[in-house]
Amino acid sequence: MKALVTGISGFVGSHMAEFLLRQGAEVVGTIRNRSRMDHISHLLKDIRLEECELRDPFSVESLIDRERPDLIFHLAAQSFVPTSWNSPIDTIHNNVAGQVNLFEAVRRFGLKAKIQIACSSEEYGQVEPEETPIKETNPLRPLSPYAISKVAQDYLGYQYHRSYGLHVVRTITFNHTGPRRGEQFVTSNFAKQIVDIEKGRKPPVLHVGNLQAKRDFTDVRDVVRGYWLALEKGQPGENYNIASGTCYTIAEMLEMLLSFSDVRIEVKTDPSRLRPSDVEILLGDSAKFRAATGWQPEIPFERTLKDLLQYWRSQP
Ligand SMILES: Nc1nc2c(ncn2[C@@H]2O[C@H](COP(=O)(O)OP(=O)(O)O[C@H]3O[C@H](CO)[C@@H](O)[C@H](O)[C@@H]3O)[C@@H](O)[C@H]2O)c(=O)[nH]1
Repeated sequence: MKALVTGISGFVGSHMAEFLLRQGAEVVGTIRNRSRMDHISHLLKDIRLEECELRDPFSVESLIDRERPDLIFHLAAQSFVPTSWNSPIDTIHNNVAGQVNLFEAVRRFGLKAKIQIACSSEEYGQVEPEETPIKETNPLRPLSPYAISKVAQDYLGYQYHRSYGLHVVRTITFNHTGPRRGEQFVTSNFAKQIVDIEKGRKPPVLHVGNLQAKRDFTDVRDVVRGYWLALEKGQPGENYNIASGTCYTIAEMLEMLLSFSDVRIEVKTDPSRLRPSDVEILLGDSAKFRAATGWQPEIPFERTLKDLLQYWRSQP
């Protein structure tokens, strides 16, 4: 069983690779020449890396022709919401063109590969409290260029399945975190600031943005198991929420992180961290996915946050 992971050097990609190796899969991953390798350096003897620019159809076609994978986990993306306001065209082009190139290559070579695509709960966007927990049938009211790019990826998955019979499973993942989470994302950003304060690298002031937003967090290690199950048991063309079913305000998440540290810290709002529009609440209903695959999250949020703090404490 050969599995191709796009974006293998990223946060989720590295955990996906570890999970696939434990399943005994042959793992091939795409990187770009500017990809950081620190998340996968411990895996290099067990995986194969292929340089591929997903925006370039020639690059993708030759990769797919050469590798002919059985499973594709399409995780490569511009995944940080604020970046999408600074460079909306780049985010949309990167995320949408990359996926179209992948689908077209699979289609043209007549591959029977099963493809998981990483859609996002950001697609739901403006959600009213009475519309939670969010089901796959909720309306999509995207609030950022990033969310738009994910809506397009999501519906392209549907369309390529209907038009050409591609085996695409659309996973709509709510927030996820854990060791190696990029430091711009909120859980990791706060954890790193706490560790920097613990180590005396920064004054005891923690900078924050909107603490009122509510998010539904799942551990990345539970998420990648979900992606595997999505291809094992999910129906092609279908979309599935992957979520814990519990949400916290960002303030509550911060309190939890602070409770795992001994240092005294002042919390200060940094206006540059506020967004032009922020999704107020994401609380997911993953009953459809659980019924189809038997998936359920196993790692409690407290442990995820402790492991994340530990990750930053172990960094040089
Ligand atoms: N990044 C960041 N966010 C902050 C901060 N302070 C408060 N927040 C709030 O924390 C929430 C989470 O922000 P992020 O961690 O940046 O994640 P996201 O925008 O919810 O997007 C993540 O989840 C999506 C799924 O819902 C993913 O699709 C996306 O790629 C990303 O992982 C947002 O409401 C944001 O305004 C801060 O200092 N930094």
